[in-house]
Amino acid sequence: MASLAANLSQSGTMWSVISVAPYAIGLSFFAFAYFVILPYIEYLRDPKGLRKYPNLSPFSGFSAIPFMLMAGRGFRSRELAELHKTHPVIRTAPNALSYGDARAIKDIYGHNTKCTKDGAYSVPVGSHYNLADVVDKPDHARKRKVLSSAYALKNLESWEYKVTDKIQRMFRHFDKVCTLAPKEDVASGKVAPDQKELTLDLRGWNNFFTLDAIADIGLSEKLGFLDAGNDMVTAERKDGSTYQTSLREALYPTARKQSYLLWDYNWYLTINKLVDVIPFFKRMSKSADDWENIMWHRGSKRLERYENGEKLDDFFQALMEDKNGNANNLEWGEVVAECNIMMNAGSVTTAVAITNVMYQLLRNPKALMKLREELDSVLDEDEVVADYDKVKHLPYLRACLDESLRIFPPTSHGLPRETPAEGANILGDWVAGSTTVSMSAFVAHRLESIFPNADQYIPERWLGEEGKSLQPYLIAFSAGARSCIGRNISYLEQAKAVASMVHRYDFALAYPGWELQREETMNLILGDMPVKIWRRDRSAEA
Ligand code: HEM
Repeated sequence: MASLAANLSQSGTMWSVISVAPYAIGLSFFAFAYFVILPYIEYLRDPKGLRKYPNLSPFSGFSAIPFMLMAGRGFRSRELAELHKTHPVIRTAPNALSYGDARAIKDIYGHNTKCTKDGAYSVPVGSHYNLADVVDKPDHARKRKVLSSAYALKNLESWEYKVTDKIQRMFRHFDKVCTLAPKEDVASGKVAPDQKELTLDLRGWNNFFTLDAIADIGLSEKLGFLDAGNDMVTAERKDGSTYQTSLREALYPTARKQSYLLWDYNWYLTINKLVDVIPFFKRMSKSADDWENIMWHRGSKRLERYENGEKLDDFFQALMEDKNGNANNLEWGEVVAECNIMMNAGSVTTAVAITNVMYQLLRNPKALMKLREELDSVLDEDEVVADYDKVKHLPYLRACLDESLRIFPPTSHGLPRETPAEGANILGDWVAGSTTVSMSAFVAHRLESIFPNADQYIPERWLGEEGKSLQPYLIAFSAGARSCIGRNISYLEQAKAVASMVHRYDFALAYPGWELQREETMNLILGDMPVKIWRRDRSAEA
C-alpha cells in the first residue's frame, strides 16, 4: 500500500512537472528575450546614438546590472574617478552617461540647464514629493519659495542658540570621557594610544549632535540623543501603536537598499519587493518602515502643539505659515514629506562632514596647528562653544571645511538628471532627449587639472583669489537651482562644532595610519571613529 501511494505521489509529481514544464520554459524564454535579446537589439539599433561612448562593462549598453553590482563593492564613485582619468564620458547603463570633465557641471546642473531630476527621484516617492525629490520645475519653484523663508539665513542665525545648546550637551559627554594628556609621541600621532583610552566614537556623537540639532531647529523637538548617549526614538504605526527603535538604524539601510537597486527605473518597484525574500534586503525594508513611522510620530506630535496654538520658533512653523501669519495651506502629507527630508538630509550629511574634517585635521597636524592659531586669536581661552559671529568669516577654518567637503563629499554619487525631450548639449556634444546624465562630486573633486595633488588634504588651496576661483568646482552641495537649500545651516553647525572641538580638546586616532571606513550609498557614509580625547593644555603647547 505504502509503495503504491509513493508511486502514485511520484507519478503525480512527475505529471505536475511535465504539465508545468512548458510554462517554465516559456517564461524563461520570455525573460531571456525581454531582458537580454530585446535590449541587445536596441543597443545595436542605437536610436539615441549612445554607442559611441565607452561602456562601463561589456554589458552596460544593454543592462544596468553592472552598475548595480558596483554598489555592492562599496565605493562606486572612486571606481568611476579612476575610469574617468582616461574617458571623459562613460555609458554606465543602457540609458545613462557618467561625466568626468568639469565643464559638464554647468551643462548638467547649472542655473540654465534644461535637465531635470530623473526617475531615480520620482520612482520611489510615497504619497507626496518633498523639495529634494520633486521633479516638475514649477512645482519645485513653488516649494522652494515656501521653504526659502524657513531656510533663510536670518532664521538660521536666530536658531544659533539651539546649536550652541547641542554642542554644550555633547561636550558634557566629552568632558566625562576625557582621558589624561598623553606623552608627546601619542599626541603627535606617532605612537598608538593605549586602546583602553579610545573612549569616544566621534562619528557616533557627531551624528547624535546633528540629529538633536536638526530636530530642535526643525520641530522644536528634544530628541535627547546627546543626553542619553544613544539614538532610540518612538515610532508610531498608522494604527496608533508605538514602539522604540534606533533612528540611525532606520535611516541608513534605506539609502543602502536604494543605492543597490535604484538604477533600472522600470523595474525598481518590482525588484524592490522581490528582493525582500532575501533577509539582507528584508531588514532594509523594515528600516524604511521604521523611518516612516518615526517621522509620522514626530510630525503628529508637532502638529498637536501647532493646533493647540503654540507658536514655536522653528522650521515647522515656517512651513505652516508665512512670516505674516498667513496659512501656507500645504497638505499634511506634504508637510510630513518636508519634515522627512529636513531630518534626513539635514543630519546625515553634516555629521559626515564634521567627522571628515576632524579626521583630516588629526591626520594633518600642521593644518590642525594652523587652525588652532586662527581660532585662538578670536576665541577667549575659556570659551566653550564658539560664537558663530566670531568664526563664520575665518578664512582658514572655512578652507579646512571646504577642503574636507572636496576630498570626501558627503553626497558623493552622481546625482542623476534627465535631458529634456529635445536633447541637450553636454560637453559640446548633443545628447538625445530623456537620457540620464550625471557627474559625481567625488569624480569632479579629484580632477588633477583643477585640484593638483587632488588626493591630498591641502586647505591652503581655498585661500585668496585663487581659492575663490575654485568655488564653482566645489559641488558638494551640487549646483544651480537644485543645489542644497540647507548649506547655510550646515556651515553654521560645522563651523561651530569644529571650532569648539579644536579649541577645547585634543584627540588621537586609534593608531598611526588609522583610516576611516567609507561606504557609498546615496551618501558617503562612515564607519566608527574611535579616538582618545583629552582637554587641551595650552601651557604645554607654549
Ligand atoms: C554637509 C552637509 C550637506 C551636504 C553635503 C548636502 C548636499 C546636498 C546636495 C548634493 C543636494 C542636491 C541633491 C540632489 O540633487 O539630489 C542637496 C539638496 C538638498 N539639501 Fe542638502 N546637504 C547638506 C546639508 C543639508 C542640510 C543641513 C539640510 C536641511 C536642514 C539640507 C537639505 C537639503 C534639501 C531640502 C535639498 C533639496 C533642495 C532642492 O532640490 O531645492 N541639506 N544637499
